[in-house]
Amino acid sequence: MPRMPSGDHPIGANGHSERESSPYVELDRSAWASLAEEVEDPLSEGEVERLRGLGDYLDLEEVRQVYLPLSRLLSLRVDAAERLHREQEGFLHRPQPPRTPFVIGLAGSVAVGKSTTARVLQQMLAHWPAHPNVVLVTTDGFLLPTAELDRRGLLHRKGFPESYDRKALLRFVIAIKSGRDEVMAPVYDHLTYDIVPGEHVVVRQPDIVIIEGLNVLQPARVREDGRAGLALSDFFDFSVYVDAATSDIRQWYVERFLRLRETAFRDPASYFTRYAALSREQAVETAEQIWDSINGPNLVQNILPTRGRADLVLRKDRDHSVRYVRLRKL
Ligand SMILES: Nc1ncnc2c1ncn2[C@@H]1O[C@H](COP(=O)(O)OP(=O)(O)O)[C@@H](O)[C@H]1O
Ligand SMILES: CC(C)(COP(=O)(O)O)[C@@H](O)C(=O)NCCC(=O)O
Repeated sequence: MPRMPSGDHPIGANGHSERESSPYVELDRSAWASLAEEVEDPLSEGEVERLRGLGDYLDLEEVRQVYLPLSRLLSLRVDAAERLHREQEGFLHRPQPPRTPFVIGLAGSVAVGKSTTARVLQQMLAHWPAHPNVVLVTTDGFLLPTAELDRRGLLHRKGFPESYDRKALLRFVIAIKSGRDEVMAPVYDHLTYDIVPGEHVVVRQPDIVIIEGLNVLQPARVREDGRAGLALSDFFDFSVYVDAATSDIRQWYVERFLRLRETAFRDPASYFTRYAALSREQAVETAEQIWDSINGPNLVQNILPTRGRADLVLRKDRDHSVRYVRLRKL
């Protein structure tokens, strides 16, 4: 019996599903994973092991079967962009300035696994010789400082589009895609739950920039005069949306909160240090309350509606394994 991954169209014998009326092609897990056999793993065994050290639990088979083909696909797109750039510059009779960095937007809910995915991709992409300098930037650096959120009555809307300095974020991406040698981004500290005053990360001549955040696929804002401005994604060369059932993401959020209660919240400098003293039951209740009042509504109202704008959707199952990959047709 063919499986129906997204409702209405069967996956064929080769694991591909494609309807003429849809701009996407879907590959089920086995079809996607079989691509890994054709790709040489750029990471040594030790490096793959070390990927585990980057985050919490990471299934190394999953890294090989899912993230290796994804990094290869991205690498193909980077190479193709380089070729297109050369041809276009030749056509324009221009002096062939270097190509601007390839920018990948990585979107999805709080706790869906964006950071984990971004770090794995960064490591893998950096190993393909054509583009060794892969920089990862998270959009939390562009959140408004806590005092400003307070002033605007947005303390309980952290992560919503309006809680960011959207102009600064757009300027940052434009600077990257203008080919500037050095671009700076502000820094957010999860411990103090605030922007670090005066601190910046400096992005220097990257080959690839991964911009990871909840709202990176938000459409352009419509201004008062009725005209739409530019969207961040207008400057993306490729975008990925990490997707899962909302009930699973909520569960992952609660589990991560419980782990943080055992670790980071114990630090007296932590904004959430008061949560360290909660019983397990109280901690679950607190996490669920934060999810149900902030992160859940943000997912439904703002983030999920941007899924269709992504070039590629990674759909995860309850155990974090990727069930299918949906790719926009070229
Ligand atoms: N591929 C994966 N395998 C196992 N656990 C994962 C995977 N991706 C994410 N997680 C877990 O899910 C939780 C949320 O992931 P994280 O990357 O921190 O999410 P986000 O950056 O989207 O908030 C973390 O506890 C993380 O360990
Ligand atoms: C910092 C975040 C807004 C995510 O930022 P991003 O890097 O995706 O822009 C989010 O992780 C967060 O802290 N949300 C506030 C609600 C909460 O504490 O869960």
